[in-house]
Amino acid sequence: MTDHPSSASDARRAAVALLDKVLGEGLLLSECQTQILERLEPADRARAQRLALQVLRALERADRVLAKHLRKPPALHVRNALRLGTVELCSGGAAHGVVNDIVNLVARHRRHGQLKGLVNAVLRKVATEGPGEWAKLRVPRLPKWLRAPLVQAWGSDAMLAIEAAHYKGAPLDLSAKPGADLAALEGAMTPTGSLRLQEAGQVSALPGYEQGAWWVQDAAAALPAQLLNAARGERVLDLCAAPGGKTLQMAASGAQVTAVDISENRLARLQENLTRTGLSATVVAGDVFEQKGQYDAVLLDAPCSATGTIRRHPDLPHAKDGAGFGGLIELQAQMLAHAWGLVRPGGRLVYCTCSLLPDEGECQVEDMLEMFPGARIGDRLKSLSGIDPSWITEEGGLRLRPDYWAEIGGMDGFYMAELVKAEV
Ligand SMILES: C[S@@+](CC[C@H](N)C(=O)[O-])C[C@H]1O[C@@H](n2cnc3c(N)ncnc32)[C@H](O)[C@@H]1O
Repeated sequence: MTDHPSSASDARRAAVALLDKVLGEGLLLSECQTQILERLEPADRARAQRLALQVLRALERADRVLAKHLRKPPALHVRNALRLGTVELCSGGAAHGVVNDIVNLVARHRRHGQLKGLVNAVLRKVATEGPGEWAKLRVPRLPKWLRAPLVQAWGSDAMLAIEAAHYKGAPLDLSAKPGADLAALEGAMTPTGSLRLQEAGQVSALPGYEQGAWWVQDAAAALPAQLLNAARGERVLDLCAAPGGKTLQMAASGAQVTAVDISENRLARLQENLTRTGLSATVVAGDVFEQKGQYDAVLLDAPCSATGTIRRHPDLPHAKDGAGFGGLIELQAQMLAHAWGLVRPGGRLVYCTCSLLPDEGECQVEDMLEMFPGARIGDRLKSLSGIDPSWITEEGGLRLRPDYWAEIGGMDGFYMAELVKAEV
């Protein structure tokens, strides 16, 4: 691809700024990208994001290649510029353009400008030796703080397969309105009924976007609403609903959905999604713990570590260190207990999290079944199509991992369970 030179440089500069925030300040891309990318043209914005994601996925490999050419690691900003250059050069980037741009980027830096000679020398070596070494390097591993509990939960072989899935990234999955014509989209149906596009490009330019025929939702994330199976006319409470993928699914099935979330910003996206798709739900800005009443069905998609989404969010393991996870686990247990009180006798609740940690999934449901004798696991899971029986857990939930469906592009890590309340 040929670019206007300044446009490629702007994207690279922004990508390094994003890396500085994630790797230096522990921010997630979602917490810093609006500010850094706002002045870029849409195409450069997309390119900067793509580059930052590519570097974060390949960070360990880039550092291994660079270690051979550096006596000691330079300041973080320079290291991030070198990492970007290395990843681009080792994935087929044209040496001249990449090296020039990265050298200029460092040269213009107030404090690190004097390191431009070093950057030039290192990247020229990487340009000749790096691409050959790259493919021989191991698939990047998760940092220890996250790897250790995941190895304990799923074993070493599964861990390697999960890391391979993280490194590959994710295809684009769509959930469609019933009866929507998807023929113009070049995709294939997953076994569970999502439409999967391997090379999607700009989402808003895809056929059917304007008409609201579909919405973006990972195939795994589409399963909790399938498990709840809301029927036309049922009163359904969607707790922690924004940006609303599951709300849309349940509204599309004709249920009367009340969608609750504490974040006004995220609810604005939910409202946009409802408007674009022409679906309706009652939208409530509020806290789970303030909700009252009795519903036929409740879906609780609790806030969690989001460790199941690393394929699409490779910033997470680098920005976080697990410090807040204990508080999240406590919050999930409290939310689950409150949500259970909102289910009418004979009604049902689906609990789910996009986490790979059993403490946020299997363990929550085991504790819940012990604490509430009127709760039992429902039967619906057995009739969902495309589910491998080995994904069903001891307590009766569904465990999904990024290494499942490896041959068609994986899926997000997720946990979900259907709990049915006894009639009184
Ligand atoms: C996993 S996300 C939900 C994703 C959503 N269900 C979907 O399918 O698009 C978790 C959500 O919980 C919300 N949240 C966190 N604490 C909350 C609380 N105390 N009350 C209500 N919502 C809360 C967050 O704002 C966030 O949108």
